Amino acid sequence: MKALQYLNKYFSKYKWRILIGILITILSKLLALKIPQIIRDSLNIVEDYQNGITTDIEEVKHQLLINVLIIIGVAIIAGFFTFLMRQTIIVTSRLIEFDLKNEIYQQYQRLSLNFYKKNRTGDLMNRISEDVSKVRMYVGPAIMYSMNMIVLFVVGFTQMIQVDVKLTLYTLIPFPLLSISIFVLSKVIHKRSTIVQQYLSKLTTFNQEFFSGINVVKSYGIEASIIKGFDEIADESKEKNINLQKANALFFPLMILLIGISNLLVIYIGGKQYINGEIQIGTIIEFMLYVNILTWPVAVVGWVTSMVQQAEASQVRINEFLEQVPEIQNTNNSHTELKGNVTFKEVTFTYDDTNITALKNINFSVKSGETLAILGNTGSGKSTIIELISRLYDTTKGTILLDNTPIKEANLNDVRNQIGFVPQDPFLFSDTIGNNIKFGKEDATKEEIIAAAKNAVVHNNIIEFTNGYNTILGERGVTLSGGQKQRVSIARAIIKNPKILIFDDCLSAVDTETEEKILSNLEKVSKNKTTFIISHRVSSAKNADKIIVLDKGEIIQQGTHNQLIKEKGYYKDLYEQQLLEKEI
Ligand SMILES: Nc1ncnc2c1ncn2[C@@H]1O[C@H](COP(=O)(O)OP(=O)(O)OP(=O)(O)O)[C@@H](O)[C@H]1O
Repeated sequence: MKALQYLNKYFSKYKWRILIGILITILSKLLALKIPQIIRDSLNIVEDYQNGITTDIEEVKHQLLINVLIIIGVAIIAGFFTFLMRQTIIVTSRLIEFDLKNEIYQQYQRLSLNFYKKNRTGDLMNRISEDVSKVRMYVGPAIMYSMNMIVLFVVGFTQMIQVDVKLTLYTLIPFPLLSISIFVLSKVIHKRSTIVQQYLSKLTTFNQEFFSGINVVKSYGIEASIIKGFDEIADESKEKNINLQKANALFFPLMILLIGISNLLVIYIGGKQYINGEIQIGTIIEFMLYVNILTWPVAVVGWVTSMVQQAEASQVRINEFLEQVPEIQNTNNSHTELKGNVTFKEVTFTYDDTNITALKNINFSVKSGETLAILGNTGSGKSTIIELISRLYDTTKGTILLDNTPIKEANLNDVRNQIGFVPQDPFLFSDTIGNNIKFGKEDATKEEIIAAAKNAVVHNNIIEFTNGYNTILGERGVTLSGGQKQRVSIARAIIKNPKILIFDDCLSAVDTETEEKILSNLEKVSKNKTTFIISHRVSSAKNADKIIVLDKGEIIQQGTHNQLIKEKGYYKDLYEQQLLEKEI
């Protein structure tokens, strides 16, 4: 129960709703328990008449009519209160569910990139949906049913004892048995439904991968083996579901069996007492009604216990994420205005999950308005430099200065807001092309969107679509070609008009002619901006103010294009090789 204490703040937030809900629950159950008494009295009136104790038939009829009207009235009011009880307690549980989901979501937004690398997407989704649903069962139904159970049992038991102690004890004999067996059964059901859930997520993951990789599947013609793989998981999932249903199927028969035993005891013991003249017939019926009213709350004890245990396990998982401290923290709340000077001072960086030292003792400096091109073999550390400039990670050793301020001391949000980043693998949202560009500047006008698209040399492609800028892109922008996606992503960075522009190998999917056009446009738009261009092509780097060449995390060459083509090494080799390819 320790993990669930986390929810106390929500209970305190909604204390009035919960208190009113509890009060209404008590009232509704008090009323519901009046009905067996009125029925008992009515039957006793009839019995007394038959036995000649009362003789006035009109009086009997009158009494019965009054009792029937009271029963109807009480049932209507009890029903109304039950409705209010759900409206307060269950609605409160939905409000807490909403708050908790928001809290988790905000925490997800706060957590650093590393957190997302360490945890699987499915797990993140599960904790905010499945786990929160289980916790809701604790804050809503579990509390409601527990209140129900307590009120019904305390009041019902008191009423029964007052009528007949012996009959009460016999009637209640099967109840502990009922509660324990439902508890055991609930545990089995929980265990089996967890397995079913696991298979369900296996199936979902399998299908998600298959749909995302549909191109590969179709082009390799491996549909049959995919179907076989699906069949195997689906088959196992079916078995687990059948297992679960077997346990589920026992639930109601078990309850009916134990209710039946209680009723039999009432009839048998009550019948004997009736024959001995100890009780009237109305009492037997009254007790049978109590058995029916009390069965559900007693059965629910086991169910609620299992519900609380599941909620506890889910809350432990939720707390694990909620208690994580973001690795990258903002330490400065005052505004940081960037000029665009970037300096790396003896920067070393090791990815802590793989222990790969991606950068070793990196030193360079770029002034505001300058362009730095970064070249190097794959895995040499180019993207890592960019990730450090955006402060997606903090350096392991050394310092990054932004206009002479260590990056860790600058306002994190301001730094990121003043960086326009085009990643290697651009991501487009399932939205219109226009909105995907506008993502870089929410209040951008149509003219600004078009200007950015023109600079990214994608405008002509967009207007060819029937809906132009209003063309909706599918999941991950599948309707666009790789090069078009890259250029929409470039337009998104340009429209932001940031102080620092970063292009991470984002011209790889466009032909050299388009690349030339984009680069010449960029030269215009990036006049007062610091620009980082990562590339494998000399053509992207040649006009840069500075070029650095990385190898295994170290700078092996630096200078301008003219300097580097004269120097023996990686850059000259690459230049000659690409020159040759162009000529061919
Ligand atoms: N998130 C990560 N976690 C662990 N290791 C990583 C991570 N990202 C990159 N690395 C490792 O760090 C090294 C440098 O990677 P980086 O992506 O910076 O290279 P790159 O020069 O940009 O390569 P490419 O040209 O292929 O994009 C590689 O060995 C890579 O495996």
